[in-house]
Amino acid sequence: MNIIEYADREMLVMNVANKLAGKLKSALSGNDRATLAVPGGSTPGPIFEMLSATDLDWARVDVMLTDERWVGEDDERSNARLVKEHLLTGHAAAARFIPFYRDALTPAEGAEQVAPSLAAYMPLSVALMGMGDDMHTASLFPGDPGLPAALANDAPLLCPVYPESQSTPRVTLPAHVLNGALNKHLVIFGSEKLAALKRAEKLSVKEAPISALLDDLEVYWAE
Ligand SMILES: O=C1O[C@H](COP(=O)(O)O)[C@@H](O)[C@H](O)[C@H]1O
Repeated sequence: MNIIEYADREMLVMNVANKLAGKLKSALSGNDRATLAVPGGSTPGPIFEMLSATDLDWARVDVMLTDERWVGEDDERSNARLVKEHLLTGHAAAARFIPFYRDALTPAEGAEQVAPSLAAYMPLSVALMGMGDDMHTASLFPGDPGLPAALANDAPLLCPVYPESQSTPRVTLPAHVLNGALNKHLVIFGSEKLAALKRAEKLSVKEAPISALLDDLEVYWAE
């Protein structure tokens, strides 16, 4: 992995949004469409807002999440809600969003229904990921009984997980899909996360799921 440190969060947000836009533009220059996978959580909102103001051919961009909490968009925990409010606005309103949540289905049923349709969007052109203090990324959580299945190379393109540490079950892109992205980026804020990321290099994937994704990973950090 390559860690790029920024003087402050504003600088990071501006630079990362520009970088992602550049990667999307070059993906679109050689292909009809490009796929962008983005995280949920508390970190990416400002990057989404900056990116949404970028003038690129968003009508040819497919946007999906790296993972989703199994709740409807009326719930504040919904990652789809975050993306719709902060990314799919301005120029980026023209992008196509691929939702994972299916009302009235369980996460396992929903993942089984959605997974085959995701093949049309592979490989991801650009994957932006976040990471928790516990070294989870997407919804690959340490110690989760569903983790080994989501780490398998033959995992379906969307996996249900039921992390005990979380308030909702979730679905997640598996490690092989994230690793298959043509560009892999991780954004983290704060010293604790930076220390956790460095610790992850020496830990097992079960203890630190982010460690499954470190090859060719561009990491952006600011305090
Ligand atoms: O639950 C989640 O957590 C991670 C990290 O979120 P953050 O709030 O610490 O930025 C996020 O990347 C993932 O997509 C999300 O569902």
